[in-house]
Amino acid sequence: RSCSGYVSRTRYLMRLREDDEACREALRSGNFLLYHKLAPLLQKTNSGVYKLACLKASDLEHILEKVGKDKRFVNESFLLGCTDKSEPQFSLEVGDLDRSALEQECRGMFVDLRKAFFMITGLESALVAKGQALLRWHQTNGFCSATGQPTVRNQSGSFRVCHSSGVTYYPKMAPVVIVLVSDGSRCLLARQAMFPPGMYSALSGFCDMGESLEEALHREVAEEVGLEVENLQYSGSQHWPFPQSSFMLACHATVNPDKTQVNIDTAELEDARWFTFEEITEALQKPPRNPKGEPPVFWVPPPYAIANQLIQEWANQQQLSRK
Ligand SMILES: NC(=O)c1ccc[n+]([C@@H]2O[C@H](COP(=O)([O-])OP(=O)(O)OC[C@H]3O[C@@H](n4cnc5c(N)ncnc54)[C@H](O)[C@@H]3O)[C@@H](O)[C@H]2O)c1
Ligand SMILES: [Mg+2]
Repeated sequence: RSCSGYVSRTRYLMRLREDDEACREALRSGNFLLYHKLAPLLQKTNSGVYKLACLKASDLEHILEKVGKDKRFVNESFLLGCTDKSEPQFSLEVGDLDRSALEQECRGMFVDLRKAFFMITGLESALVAKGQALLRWHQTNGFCSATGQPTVRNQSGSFRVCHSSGVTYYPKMAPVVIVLVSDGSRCLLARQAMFPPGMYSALSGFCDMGESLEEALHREVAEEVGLEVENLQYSGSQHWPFPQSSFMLACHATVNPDKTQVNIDTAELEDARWFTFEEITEALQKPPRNPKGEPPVFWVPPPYAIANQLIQEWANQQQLSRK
């Protein structure tokens, strides 16, 4: 991407976040992601695959008119970002409108986000997750926690303010550490009882108040599997919409190969075990699975999850060291 293009888009978005009038104006040239009770709208393309629906302002107004809704309803959208061509992108919750009428008008369907993730591309999944997260935050932050009075959003939705207490609330994410532990030749994966059958993932946990990334990571591994890790290596981060907005911070870590005996916290984990390079490579080659009705063979989270990135990186590293 060209640097100046990126900077000018960023400055443009900054202005839209801060200037209500500019943001209302931008709605007119915007692209809209629709959600029905937080389920995003997907549309089937000519080639038969699903894509995230991005409606133009004029199309959205037309659709609203068809289902009997005033076009000023568009003002309830929240700003998400902008495309490479500086077209602003918004999310809009249409849960009060008739679902099947909308689906018909839009020639699409509202799909639960977890299912939608299996149907769309990686770039789209980050955008659709952000859109849902922002809607959810606004839906659950309508009142000031100090005074109980209603909070009022700015036009872009980048904050809500209580005029009675003067407190400004900003959308929140909860920091979560996720770590792939290696003993040099195997890696440690675990599953919670609520995971889809057969899926194992890297160890994870919410950061406690006041903790550093490193502290949270050491603590989570000790709590969940009774091991002490060393050689922490940062890999990357990701916003994760389930069950609410988490900010996933992903790392690699190692344990002493003589101290690999796991001692599982059964309240949190159903199982945790060491997997060989061969088991991991095989699992990575399987297509991402839609959990329902699948037989419980070992599989790993799909590419849109940062756990997959950690596992992939570990496998690449192993491959190099085995040459
Ligand atoms: N994207 C990925 O690849 C990936 C992989 C694994 C986990 N995750 C996500 O990481 C998150 C945390 O993982 P975990 O379940 O192992 O966490 P965890 O090990 O901290 O255990 C969850 C428990 O922590 C407590 N908790 C503390 N702070 C909390 C908070 N802010 N919100 C909710 N619960 C809180 C609750 O009692 C909850 O039951 C989950 O939301 C999960 O979806 C994402
Ligand atoms: Mg955990």
